Amino acid sequence: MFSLGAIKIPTVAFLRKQLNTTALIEFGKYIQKVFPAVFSTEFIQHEVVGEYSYLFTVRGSDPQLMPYMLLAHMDVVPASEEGWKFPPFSAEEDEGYIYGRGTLDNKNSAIGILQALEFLLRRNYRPRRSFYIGIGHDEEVSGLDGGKQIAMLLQARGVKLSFLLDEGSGILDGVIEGIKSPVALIAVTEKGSLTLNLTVRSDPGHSSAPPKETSIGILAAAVSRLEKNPMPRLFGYGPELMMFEHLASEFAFPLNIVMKNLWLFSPLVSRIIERKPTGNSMVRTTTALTIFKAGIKFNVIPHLASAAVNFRIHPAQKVAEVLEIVKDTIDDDRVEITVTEAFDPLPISPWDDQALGVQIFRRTIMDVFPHVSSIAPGVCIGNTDSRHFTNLTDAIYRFNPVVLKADDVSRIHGWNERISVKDYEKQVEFLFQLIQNSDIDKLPKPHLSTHEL
Ligand SMILES: CCCCCCCC/C=C\CCCCCCCC(=O)N[C@@H](Cc1ccc(O)cc1)C(=O)O
Ligand SMILES: [Zn+2]
Ligand SMILES: [Zn+2]
Repeated sequence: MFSLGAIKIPTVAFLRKQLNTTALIEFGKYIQKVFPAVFSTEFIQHEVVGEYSYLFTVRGSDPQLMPYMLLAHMDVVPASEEGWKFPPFSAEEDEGYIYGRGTLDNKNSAIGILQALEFLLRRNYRPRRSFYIGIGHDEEVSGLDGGKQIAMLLQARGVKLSFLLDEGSGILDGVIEGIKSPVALIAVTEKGSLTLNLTVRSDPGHSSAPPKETSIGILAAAVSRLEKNPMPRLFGYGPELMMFEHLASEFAFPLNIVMKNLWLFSPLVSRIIERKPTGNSMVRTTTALTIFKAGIKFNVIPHLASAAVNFRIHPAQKVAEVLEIVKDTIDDDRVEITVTEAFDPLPISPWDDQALGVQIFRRTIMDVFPHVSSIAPGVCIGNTDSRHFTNLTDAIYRFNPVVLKADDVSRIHGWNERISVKDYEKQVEFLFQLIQNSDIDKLPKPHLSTHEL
């Protein structure tokens, strides 16, 4: 059963350095209380990193096996009081669902990992393979003080990981148009990000004698040009090609043939999937106008107008290319462009018979979710703390073992975030199995499962 108390603690992250630190401290105390075995077992070391994040080192019995890592976070995005069926920090149960901010993102993983380990410890299980658990406290505001500090600490200790598992994708049921059965998408990369600040300055003055163009008008035209001219379609040039090829047989005729031949049909397919926001995010670098500020009084022409635009960069593109396109599209020297934050798409993790993590996830998914009909590599459309761990391993995977239906995706960061009691129990079962399945030292011989037939 979900530790409902965890949902009731409002560990909200507003901005970097604007965190509810009282709640973060309470969360730390809470996990110590509900997972006594995790905190008292002799072969598990726990450390507080960056003041509020937690790093657990679970020392396995066989030091020859390369360790792995499970990552999650305790902080949540803010939630408005209105718009929810139940208050976001009430952890109310209704018709088999627990409602609350963090039930999907990402207290389900933070608590689920510790719960699975607690169960194993109570059964006197001692893992053979060592592993680390990282529970970040500021993932929602970039992870620089939590996740990144954990990564730097491990790096300073010379740790190398065989694989790392974080949030960022899931088991999609009815989310991809044309696929009826649930499919597990394990993201092998995540999109890059570029945030720009656009500023226009013009002479202030009386609204009764306005100039032909104002700072507001110039800026509005610039951001409108960005919105009206989306970035080029790149569908088929990144790992989404692999994803759709893996999923091809899930589509009914004739779409299955189309998906198997994306070398020919990708222009057509991209025009279809770009119609929905999640599909669009697979096709291109997305453009989101997120902040617009100007003016102080109705009869004063403002001197300054500014806006923020956030681009999520397709795996086949780089920050520099996006910036060039932006400059060409705005094409107006009066608009000052400054970069607030920028990073390229993350490296693509291995997806083959030799990839230990993939084989372990595959086996565990088949054990725990037998109704899942395909397991495919995907792309995480947002960013996660895992991006800070690239110096520790090239095998970074983003997968939350939870079934997401079409309307669940918008609950993440939205209203009425919820998880069913059954789905949470499945998540714990997955983690419970995953830890045990990771104790193999050699990969099983590849074989064709019914999932691939
Ligand atoms: C063809 C259709 C395919 C549709 C695929 C849709 C899958 C949706 C499944 C799951 C939802 C994805 C959730 C992404 C997790 C993103 C986590 C997040 O919100 N991160 C923030 C904050 C952040 C974190 C770390 C950073 O380094 C930077 C920012 C974000 O803004 O990305
Ligand atoms: Zn998250
Ligand atoms: Zn989030």
